[in-house]
Amino acid sequence: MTRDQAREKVIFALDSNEFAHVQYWAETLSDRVGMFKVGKQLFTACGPATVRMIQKFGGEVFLDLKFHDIPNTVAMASLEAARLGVKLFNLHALGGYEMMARTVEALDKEFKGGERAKVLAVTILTSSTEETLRQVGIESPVEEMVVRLATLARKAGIDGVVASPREIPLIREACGPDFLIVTPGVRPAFAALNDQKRVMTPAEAVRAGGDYLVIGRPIGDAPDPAGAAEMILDEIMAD
Ligand SMILES: O=c1ccn([C@@H]2O[C@H](COP(=O)(O)O)[C@@H](O)[C@H]2O)c(=O)[nH]1
Repeated sequence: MTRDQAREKVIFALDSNEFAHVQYWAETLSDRVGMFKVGKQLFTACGPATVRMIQKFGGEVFLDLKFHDIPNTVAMASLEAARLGVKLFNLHALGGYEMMARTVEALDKEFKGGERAKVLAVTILTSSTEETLRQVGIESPVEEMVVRLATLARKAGIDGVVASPREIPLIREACGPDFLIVTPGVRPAFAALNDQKRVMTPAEAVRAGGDYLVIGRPIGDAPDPAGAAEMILDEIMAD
């Protein structure tokens, strides 16, 4: 794999509440990662201006707000996300079929078959374990739930899922080669696990067939974020 191909796969999670900090990351990392993820912390603190700032640097954005609400509310919020010109955004598959199908219908009506943001369904968070599921009354194993939610999302017309890299083979088998799989829960050997539970290394996640890897703290918390990003690219290329 070339360096550019490896770079395209990496999405850096801009998890901060400071616009200036994020601007610095966007400048120093834009030739080392393929996309920037704007999540709940940054969007709540600094708003859509962050998306525009990244776009001004020529960067592409994954808006990770994980919508989960009644179908109409999620469909309308999704339209606003897509109107920001982001490349990816997401909702929770646990919101159910109607919520996902209404969202896809609203997007298709607005963009009339033209290019639009891809919408991803979050399956089971990478910080969750079987115990987490039991606490909320779900007795099925994590892998079974992930495949069930991915299949439901695909049936509703969703473009892909967010899942742990560990579940990539099962999702591919159930949903086919064109269904996007975006994987947080990626930890290079040099980084701490933090609150992530279902993890793989960057090279393993790429080898398993992930389309994009979301990586935050292993880069952002490193003493030299640009150097950490380079080490991740080297690992992916060497595999
Ligand atoms: O299942 C999920 C869904 C989303 N995330 C998000 O990805 C990043 C991961 O950051 P790290 O610092 O690399 O752990 C973070 O913004 C999460 O909100 C996830 O981790 N798992």
